[in-house]
Amino acid sequence: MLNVQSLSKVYGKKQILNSVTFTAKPGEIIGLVGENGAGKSTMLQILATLSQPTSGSISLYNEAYHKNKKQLRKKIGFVAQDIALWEEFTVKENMVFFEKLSWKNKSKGELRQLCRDMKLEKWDEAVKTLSGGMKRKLNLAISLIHEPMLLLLDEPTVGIDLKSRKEIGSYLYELAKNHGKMIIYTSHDMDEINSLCERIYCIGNDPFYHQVLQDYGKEPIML
Ligand SMILES: Nc1ncnc2c1ncn2[C@@H]1O[C@H](COP(=O)(O)OP(=O)(O)OP(=O)(O)O)[C@@H](O)[C@H]1O
Repeated sequence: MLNVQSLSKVYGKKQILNSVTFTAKPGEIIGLVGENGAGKSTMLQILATLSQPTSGSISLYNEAYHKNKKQLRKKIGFVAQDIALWEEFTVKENMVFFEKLSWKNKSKGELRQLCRDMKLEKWDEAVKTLSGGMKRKLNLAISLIHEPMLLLLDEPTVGIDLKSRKEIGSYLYELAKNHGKMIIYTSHDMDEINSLCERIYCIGNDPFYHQVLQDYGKEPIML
């Protein structure tokens, strides 16, 4: 269970998140939408323990964020908007490198299967030769190596082709439903977010998104 209570973030004089409260349960996929600059990435960075909230509290499975970040990080997977890979290394070398940094031992076969699950078949090819979408798939595969309970995905499918998006969507759905993962997902693609997420939160109290969510038959939850 993820419990976010009265979370606020201020940059200088600018209030980005204003007393945000929500919970997520195992098996849930939550969508985060909002206009550019609304604070979606800021929220995910805080949930990933990479940024400090100005006020408020967060706990994951009853562990408070301010107490033991190191332990908490083992339970969290984060795919940031920016791709972070070793360009000169092959897909395999990247997977092996990040496996060494993770807290789980994985065989090469398991690492390769993770790439296959993300529809990435370029095991022995250098990352610099991959397309943007393929690099995103590799980023996603890396985020899953340590089997996180909470998966935070910041626009993870930008540039990924439609067929792979659907397949990755099904894979994430299965991770949530059959393995009890909590997934928080940001995207500007409403169709994608609508098909994947049972609950959609909108950051920033923008009437446009209120209407969009209603048009999609979703209860507008404004954070
Ligand atoms: N380190 C920082 N210092 C100051 N302001 C920041 C910092 N990081 C983000 N911001 C500001 O916080 C606001 C929210 O940014 P954020 O990246 O969270 O928005 P977003 O909803 O993810 O946008 P997008 O849809 O464009 O990705 C923006 O106004 C941004 O300029």
